[in-house]
Amino acid sequence: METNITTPGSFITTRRNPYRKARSTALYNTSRLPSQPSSSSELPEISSFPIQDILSENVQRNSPTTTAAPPSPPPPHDSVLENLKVFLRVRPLVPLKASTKNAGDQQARSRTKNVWPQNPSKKNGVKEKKNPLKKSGESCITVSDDFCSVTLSPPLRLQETKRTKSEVYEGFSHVFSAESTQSEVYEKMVNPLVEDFLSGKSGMLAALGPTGSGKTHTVFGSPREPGMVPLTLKRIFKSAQGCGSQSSRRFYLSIFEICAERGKAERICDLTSDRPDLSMQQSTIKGLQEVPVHDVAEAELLIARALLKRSTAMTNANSQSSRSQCIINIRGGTEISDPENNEQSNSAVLSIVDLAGAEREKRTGNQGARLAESNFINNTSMVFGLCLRSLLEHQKNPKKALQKHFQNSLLTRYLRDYLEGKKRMTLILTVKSGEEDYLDASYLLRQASPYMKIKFTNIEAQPNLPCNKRQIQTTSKAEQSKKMKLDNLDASMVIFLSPLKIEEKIVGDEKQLPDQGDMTTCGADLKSSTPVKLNSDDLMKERTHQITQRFAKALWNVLKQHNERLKVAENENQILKENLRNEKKKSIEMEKELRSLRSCCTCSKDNSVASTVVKVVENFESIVLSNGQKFCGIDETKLDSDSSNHINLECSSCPRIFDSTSAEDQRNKKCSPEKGDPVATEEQGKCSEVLNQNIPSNLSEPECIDDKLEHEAKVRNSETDASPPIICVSNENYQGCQIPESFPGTGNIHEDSSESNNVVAEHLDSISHETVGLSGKESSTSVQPCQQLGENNEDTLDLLVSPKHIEQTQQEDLVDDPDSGVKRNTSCNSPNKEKPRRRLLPKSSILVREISTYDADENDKPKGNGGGKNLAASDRQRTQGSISLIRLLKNNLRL
Ligand SMILES: Nc1ncnc2c1ncn2[C@@H]1O[C@H](COP(=O)(O)OP(=O)(O)OP(=O)(O)O)[C@@H](O)[C@H]1O
Repeated sequence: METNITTPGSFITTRRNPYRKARSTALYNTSRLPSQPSSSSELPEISSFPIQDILSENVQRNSPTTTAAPPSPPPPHDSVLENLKVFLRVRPLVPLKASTKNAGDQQARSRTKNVWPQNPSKKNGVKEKKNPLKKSGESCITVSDDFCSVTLSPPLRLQETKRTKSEVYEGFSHVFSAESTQSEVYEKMVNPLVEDFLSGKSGMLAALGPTGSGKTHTVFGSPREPGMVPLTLKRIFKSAQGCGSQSSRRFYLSIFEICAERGKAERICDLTSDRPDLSMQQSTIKGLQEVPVHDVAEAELLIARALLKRSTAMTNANSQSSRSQCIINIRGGTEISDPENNEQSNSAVLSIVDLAGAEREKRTGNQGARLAESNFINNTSMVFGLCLRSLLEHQKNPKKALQKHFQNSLLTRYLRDYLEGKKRMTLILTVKSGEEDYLDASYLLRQASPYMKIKFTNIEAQPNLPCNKRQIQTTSKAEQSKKMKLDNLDASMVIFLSPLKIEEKIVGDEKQLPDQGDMTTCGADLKSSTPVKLNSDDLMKERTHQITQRFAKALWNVLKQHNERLKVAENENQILKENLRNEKKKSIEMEKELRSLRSCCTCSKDNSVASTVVKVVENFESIVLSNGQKFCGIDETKLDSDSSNHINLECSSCPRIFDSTSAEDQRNKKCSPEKGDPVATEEQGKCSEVLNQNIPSNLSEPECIDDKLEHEAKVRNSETDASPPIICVSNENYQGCQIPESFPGTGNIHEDSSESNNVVAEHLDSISHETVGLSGKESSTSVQPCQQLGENNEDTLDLLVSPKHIEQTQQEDLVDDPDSGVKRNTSCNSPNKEKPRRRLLPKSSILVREISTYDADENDKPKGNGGGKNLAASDRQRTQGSISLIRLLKNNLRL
C-alpha cells in the first residue's frame, strides 16, 4: 500500500487506497459519550449532482460539426460506439499485366518529365533486378481464409540472422488479397461510405502504405481498373439519376494537394484551378475551389486534369511515386435560393485521401529535392500515425490527454476532426507482399493495425437532405416499424439493453420483415451489410431515454445520501436530547443543594440574631426581676425557640402581635398589664410609632426590614455584650429614663442601675422621646418597666405600646400641659432632652391601631357602622384607602 506523501515542492503520490474519512453509518452508536456528540462535519457528504454525466452525449448528434472542438470526455460503456474500419490490401507480386504495364509505362513517361531526377535509380546504378530478394518471388503475407487477418512471414535470411518470427495481424474489416479487384474493394470498403455520404453523412477514406504499395492505384486506379474515386462518382451520379430529373441534388468536387515547398515548408495547391498556393485557417482551406459536377464524365475529366498537376516522381521503389498528399472532396449540396447559408449546412463531404507513401532512403535512392520530399512525406505519415495513436491511447486511458499532433502538419490540421474521432473515417492499408517488402509491411502493420481499436463517439447524424426525400419516404415505413419495435420493447429491456443491442434487435427484426415498398431505389438499403443506424427521431428518443435514466439514477443516489445524512442527524438529535435531560437533572440537583446551602447560611445568621435577642431578653428579665419591678416581658413566643425560623420571627413580629387577637389582647397577653395600663399603652404607642416610621420603607422594600433589623441587631448585640442593656423601668409615677442620645438609631441603651427606678424608656429615637415626653398627666401615669432589647426587640417592645394610649397621649399632649414638660425635664435625665420633640400624628396612630386590629378575614370590606360591635368608633370610620393600605402592610409584613 502506498503512502500518501505530500511534500511542498515535491511530487504528489496518489494513494492506491486513498484515505477514507470515517463516516457515520445509519446504525449510529447511541451509546456514545454524551460529551462527544457528533458534529455536523461528520455527517456524510452529499456528492454534487452529476449533471454533466447526465447530459453527456452518448448518441449521435443531429447537427454536423465543421469546426474543431475540444477533446470530448471518454464515452461511457453503454454508448453507441463505432470502431475505425481498417482494411488491408495486398499488392500482387506481379502486379502488372502486359497491357496494364504498357499503359503504366506510358503514363510514367508522360509524368516523369516534370520530376527530377528523371530516373534516379539509373543514376545511382540501383536497379530492381539487383535485389536478390525480389527474385525469390515469394510472398511474405498470407491472407487468412476469413479475410480478416494476415500472417506476415519474414524472409529466410531474416529468420536465420535475426530469428524473426511470423506475425499475425487480425481484426481487419477485410483483407483484400492480391487477387482482389477494384470493384470488390469498392463494394466492401467504399460503398458504405458512399451510402452514408448520400444519406448526408460525411466520411473519409485514407490510403496508407509504403511507396509503391498501390495506394494511388487503389484510389484512382487506371482506365482499365478504375479506382475508388471513379467508382464513387459513378455510384453517386447513378443515385442522382435514380432520383430522377427533379432531383435538385448537386455535387461539388475539390482537389488539392499538400506538398513540400523546396523540401522544407508545406504548401497547399489547388489542382482544379490555376490559383496560387492556398492557406489554411484552422481546418478550413481558404480559397479552395469547388467545381460543380453534373455527371461522371465531367467529374472524371476534372480529376484527370487535377492528377496531371499532382507532383509525382520516379523513384527506385515506384516509377510514378506520389510526392504529395492528395485530397479529393466530394460534397453534396442542393440548388436553393440561398446556397451560402443553407446549402453548406446541409451538405456532407466525402473525402478520399491518397497519402504519399513512406519511403526509405536506402531503397528509393532519393537525393536532393527527392530526399527532402521523402522527409516531408515521412514526416506527414508519422504525424498522421501519431494523431491516431494518441487518440487510441486517450481512448484506452482517459487520463492521458489527447495530444495535439495534428498541429505538426497541414494534412493533419485539415483532417483534425477525423483524427480526433469526431467523424467517421476508414483506412485502407496497402502493402506489397514481396519478401523484400517485409520490413515495410511489418512496420506498417505494427503501427497501423492497432488503429482498428479506435472508436468514434460523436458521429454526426444524417441531416434531412432534399436529395433523400424519396429515401426518407421509402424508408419511412421501415422507420415506422423501428418505432413500433421500440415502443413494443419491454420497459425493463429498454432500461437494461444498451442502445447497440437495441439497434441489433431492430435490425434483426427488420431482417425478418418482408419488403415494404421500394427501399433500394435511392439511398441506403436497410438490408445492407452495414448496421442500420437510428434516424434522428430515434436518436432523440434514445437520448431522452438515456438522460432520463441517468437522471433517475443520480436522483436516487442523491436521495439515498440525503436519507443517510438524515438518519445520522436524527441520532445526533436524540443524543443531544438525552444530554439536555441529564443537564436538567443536574441543574435541579444543584439548585436543591444551593437552596440547602442558603438555608444553612440563613439559619446560622438567624441563630446568632435570635440568640442575641434571647440574651437581651434574659438580661432584661433578670434586671427587672432583680429590681422587683413588675416585668413586662416579651412573649417568648416572639422569640421563637426555633431560631432557625428567625425570618418568620422578624417578618412576622408585628403581625404576630397584631394578628389573631387585638392589640389589647396582645398587650394583655404579653405584658399582662392592668386594664388601662399606661405602660402597655405607651409601649403599644411606641410600637405603633416605630411601625409608622418603618412602614414607608417596608412598603416598598419589605426585605429591608430584615436586613436592617438584622444589621442593627448585630450592632446592638455587640454593644450589649459590652455593656448591659439599659432597662427603662418606671414606677407608678413616671420618673424618667436615661436614654442614650443615639437611641434607637444606634441602639445604645445604657443601664443606670442607680436610676433604674426612675427610668422611662424613651427608645426608638425621637419617637420614644416624644412618647416618653408626656404631658403632665401622662407623666403622672405610672409607667410599667419596658425593656430595650435592641432594635428587633425594640420593635417588639414598641408594639407593646397601645396605639390607643398613644393616641390619648398625643391628644393630651396637644393640650400642652405646661407642667408636663417640667415634670418630664425633671424626671428624666435623658441626654436627649435637648432634641426637638416630635409628635405622633393621629393618623399614624390610627393606622397602627388599624393594623393591630385589622383582621384580614373580614373579607376586606370597609367597616361601616355595623362592621363590628367590638370595634371602636374610629374603626368604623375606616376608609377604603386605609383598608388597602392595611392590607398591603399586612401582606408585606407576612412576606
Ligand atoms: N492491386 C494492384 N493491382 C495491379 N497493379 C497494382 C496494384 N497496386 C499497385 N499496382 C501498381 O503498382 C504500381 C505502384 O502503385 P502506386 O503508384 O499506386 O503505388 P503508391 O502506393 O501510390 O506509391 P507512392 O506512394 O510512391 O505513390 C503502379 O504502377 C500500380 O499500377
